[in-house]
Amino acid sequence: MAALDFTSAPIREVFCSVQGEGPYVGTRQAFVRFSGCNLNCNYCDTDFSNPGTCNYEQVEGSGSFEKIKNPVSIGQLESMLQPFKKLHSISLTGGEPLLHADFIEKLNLGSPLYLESNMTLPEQARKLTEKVAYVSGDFKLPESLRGIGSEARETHMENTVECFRLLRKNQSRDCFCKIVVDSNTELETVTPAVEAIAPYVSCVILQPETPIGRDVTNPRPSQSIQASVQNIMELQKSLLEIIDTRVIPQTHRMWGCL
Ligand SMILES: C[S@@+](CC[C@H](N)C(=O)[O-])C[C@H]1O[C@@H](n2cnc3c(N)ncnc32)[C@H](O)[C@@H]1O
Ligand SMILES: Nc1nc2[nH]cc(C(=O)O)c2c(=O)[nH]1
Ligand code: SF4
Ligand SMILES: [Mg+2]
Repeated sequence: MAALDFTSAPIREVFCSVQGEGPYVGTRQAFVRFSGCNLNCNYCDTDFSNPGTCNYEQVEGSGSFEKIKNPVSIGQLESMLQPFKKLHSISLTGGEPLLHADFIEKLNLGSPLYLESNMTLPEQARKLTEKVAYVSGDFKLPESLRGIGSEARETHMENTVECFRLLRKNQSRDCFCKIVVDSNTELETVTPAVEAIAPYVSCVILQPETPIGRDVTNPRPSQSIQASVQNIMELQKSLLEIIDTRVIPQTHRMWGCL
């Protein structure tokens, strides 16, 4: 068995695109999507499996992918990101990038790192407190998590708050929180979650759930679980009493970029 020296990691895909979510929407980024996740969200739109190779789109927007054998080494990843210029930052996403914190800790990529995380692994988050310049942290509401028992809910909430505390905004880092909202999202669950993380973040983004399968070629999925405009507006109105709260849908799903 290979030694766990964390100089390589399973990566699902590497591409250059435009950030489609949250307050940095529109900025140019390279995306590194790690394989594997510790959660199973009922709305997840992403294939984070490891098919043995990493899909690498060397020419942005081309839709043409080279297959790179997994795991990918630090040196290989650095070369793969070379063609991409004038980047705002490098998005580390997944799956769950914190599962690969030891690998990320060793990266030297020359652009600021933008962590896209489910914020449930505090021991892993602790390893990156000096490493990441942007933290886009989800607060996963327990009702969105498949297979979570009632006893695990409290630990889940505690772990999430601890991740936000560890990776909080400071002079050299922005940290914000995204909450995916569907028709079952209730103010009673969201309010205590937002109150707990408010000291650590610059703003909260309510991200309406995009039905899985909705894209430019399939704009009307049969089953919609989207929250109504009225419900989202009520949620925002109430959360604005606590913190700057914005409603931003996923924009990349509208125009079809990766
Ligand atoms: C695929 S996840 C990967 C990073 C990390 N595992 C997480 O969940 O934050 C990236 C972002 O997509 C969001 N997302 C996934 N499926 C979605 C959907 N159907 N509608 C809206 N946002 C979604 C997640 O909530 C998260 O903010
Ligand atoms: N364009 C674009 N923006 C994104 N923001 C977060 C993403 C993710 O999957 O983590 C994502 C993504 O997959 N594509
Ligand atoms: S944590 Fe992120 S990648 Fe994992 S299942 Fe949830 S949305 Fe998908
Ligand atoms: Mg995505």
